[in-house]
Amino acid sequence: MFFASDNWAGAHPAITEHLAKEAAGYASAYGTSDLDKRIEAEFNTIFEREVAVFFVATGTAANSLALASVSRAGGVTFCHSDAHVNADEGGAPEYLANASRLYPVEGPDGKMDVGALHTAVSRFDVPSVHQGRPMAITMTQATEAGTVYSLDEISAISAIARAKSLPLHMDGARFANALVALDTTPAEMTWKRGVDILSFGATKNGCWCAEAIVFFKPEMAEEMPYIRKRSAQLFSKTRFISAQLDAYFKDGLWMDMARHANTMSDRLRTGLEGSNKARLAWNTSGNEVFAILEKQAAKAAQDKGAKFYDWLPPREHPDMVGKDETLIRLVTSFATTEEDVDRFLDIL
Ligand SMILES: Cc1ncc(COP(=O)(O)O)c(C=O)c1O
Ligand SMILES: C[C@H](O)[C@H](N)C(=O)O
Repeated sequence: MFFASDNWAGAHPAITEHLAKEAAGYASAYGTSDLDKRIEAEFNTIFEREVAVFFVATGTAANSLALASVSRAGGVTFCHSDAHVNADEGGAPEYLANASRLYPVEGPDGKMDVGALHTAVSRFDVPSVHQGRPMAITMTQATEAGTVYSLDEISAISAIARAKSLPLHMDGARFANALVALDTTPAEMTWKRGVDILSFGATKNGCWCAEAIVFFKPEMAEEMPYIRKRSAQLFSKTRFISAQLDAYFKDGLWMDMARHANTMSDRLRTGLEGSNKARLAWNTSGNEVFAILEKQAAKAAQDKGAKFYDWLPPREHPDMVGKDETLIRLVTSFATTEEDVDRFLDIL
């Protein structure tokens, strides 16, 4: 019953087997092998347009270097207050994006309120060296709250980015889970809705260490080779990322894994709704579930081996958890089984 994070899940056997196979023999290094080039080209097919792709080690690196590629002196990036870049990356985005700053924007269910975002960006309409200047907007899809922006919500955010001449970045650490939740395509959920740069996450969805920065306008990526090298994110043996992604995309494995993870979360959501010792804290649609349990029930689950994180209530609902209750996050993955879910629910 491992629900702490999809980061706890290992790598899918098909990915480890392919990695082992591609590890044999020699291949040119630093992203120049045939396999590297084939997988980069695969991204053009997946996104239905020519893109520029840069493999990096972590989601934090993907986010930070994506913002570094559009950084400017006095730059300010607008994000949700609970965005990973703001809450969980230890200052990496600010540090790697040349001391640019993050400007938190509030909104329910982990999603920036469009009106609040417009108000925030508009505060910078009058140039001021003192307060700095806008440089980007970043959104997380699926969000840190387990929700997803609808296609129209993405369009509404990109409309602000366009109106303010700002690039729009998407943190896609759980990109595949969001695609499944919306039942849409990679192109429809990104560039067709005005997204300029994507952190394409695969690590949490069955890979060992495979993240990519995807530029939908390749001309925006001119600085990225130098930014990546300067940040020590250019793998000498890049084929070890390419090999993972090769297996990841083969026969749609990536979508199958995300679909399974989301289905296991659906099973959790249904079971929690039927429990008299727990309730859903808010509705989610990806592979993350947030539940409020009686403290005794949470302890009983942990005593029987369940692993999950306690979670802070959202700013807009600070009092949603009763004194004898606890809010927890449950994350499912490709490795989660129906038995894992049912054993957890049986405890409640
Ligand atoms: C939404 C989101 N973005 C980015 C990251 C960063 O990934 P990493 O921990 O690999 O740096 C995470 C981590 O799980 C995440 O949940
Ligand atoms: C929250 C933590 O940093 C990690 N992104 C996770 O989702 O488990």
